[in-house]
Amino acid sequence: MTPVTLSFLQQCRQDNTPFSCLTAYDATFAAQASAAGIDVLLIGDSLGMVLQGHDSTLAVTMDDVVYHTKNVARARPRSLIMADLPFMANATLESTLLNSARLMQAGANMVKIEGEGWLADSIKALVRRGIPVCAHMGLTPQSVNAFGGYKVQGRTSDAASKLIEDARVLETAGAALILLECVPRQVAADVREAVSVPVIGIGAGPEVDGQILVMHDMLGVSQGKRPRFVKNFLATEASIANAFRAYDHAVKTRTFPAKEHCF
Ligand SMILES: Nc1nc(=O)c2c([nH]1)NC[C@@H]1CN(c3ccc(C(=O)N[C@@H](CCC(=O)O)C(=O)O)cc3)CN21
Ligand SMILES: CC(C)C(=O)C(=O)O
Ligand SMILES: [Mg+2]
Repeated sequence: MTPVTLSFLQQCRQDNTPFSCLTAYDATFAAQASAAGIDVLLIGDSLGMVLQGHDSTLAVTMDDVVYHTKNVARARPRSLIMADLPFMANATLESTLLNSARLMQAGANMVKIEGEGWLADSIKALVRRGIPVCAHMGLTPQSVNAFGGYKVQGRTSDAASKLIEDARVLETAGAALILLECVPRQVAADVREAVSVPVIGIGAGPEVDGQILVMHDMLGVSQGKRPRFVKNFLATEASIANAFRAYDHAVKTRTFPAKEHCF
């Protein structure tokens, strides 16, 4: 049971063998997902929606993410543990550093931050202090009010070029991973081509290195409108453990995402 490391994910990219990621918020599901082969567990601020019942992620606090990160870490999963910096936890460089430290002390192996090119200074400061960073780009849900809804990003050629340029900037700043949410599959493929770090996608098509979904979505238990990129893996399986294995297998054989899940 060798633990998943960033160098393993880098090797996946080099070998062109996709890896699987899933959100996790507690010890029980984290243990199940890890045993099913899921490589990365994200304590996502999506917990504000699927656990707390909010209609956005903005109400989630540092205490919330710390609490759930501790619960996931107690499962001692084989998976790499990544935790989201919630809304405004990166209001200043100092708060970015101190809040990221709290996530690492709660048991995370790395942090994820939403943003664009302007994240470079924060990423540099974190990486200098030994905290690996995933840069979450494209549809960044903490900016839902600025976007005017959960809309596909990078649709115009200007927006696509900016995304590619900013991904390069954040890689140079030291980002270990890039996560792209809700972008046209060709834009995701172009971003992946432009950088050398592994790229994780959600609603970003199959031409990336890793896939991620919110656990409740892939078990078909989320409330409300289901985004296009979601697939219910429990619908055809007899147990949650089997649904996790089916998702892991589908990602690793590139049978998920299919055309109908892409923009
Ligand atoms: N349960 C859950 N699943 C998620 O994937 C998720 C969360 N919560 N909370 C945080 C964000 C919000 N996310 C969302 C929510 C809705 C869409 C959505 O409905 N998108 C439209 C795109 C419309 C367009 O511009 O074409 C879609 O049809 O999928 C996308 C991402 C992703 N994240
Ligand atoms: C959807 C993923 C990428 C996320 O950021 C979350 O679950 O909060
Ligand atoms: Mg998030």
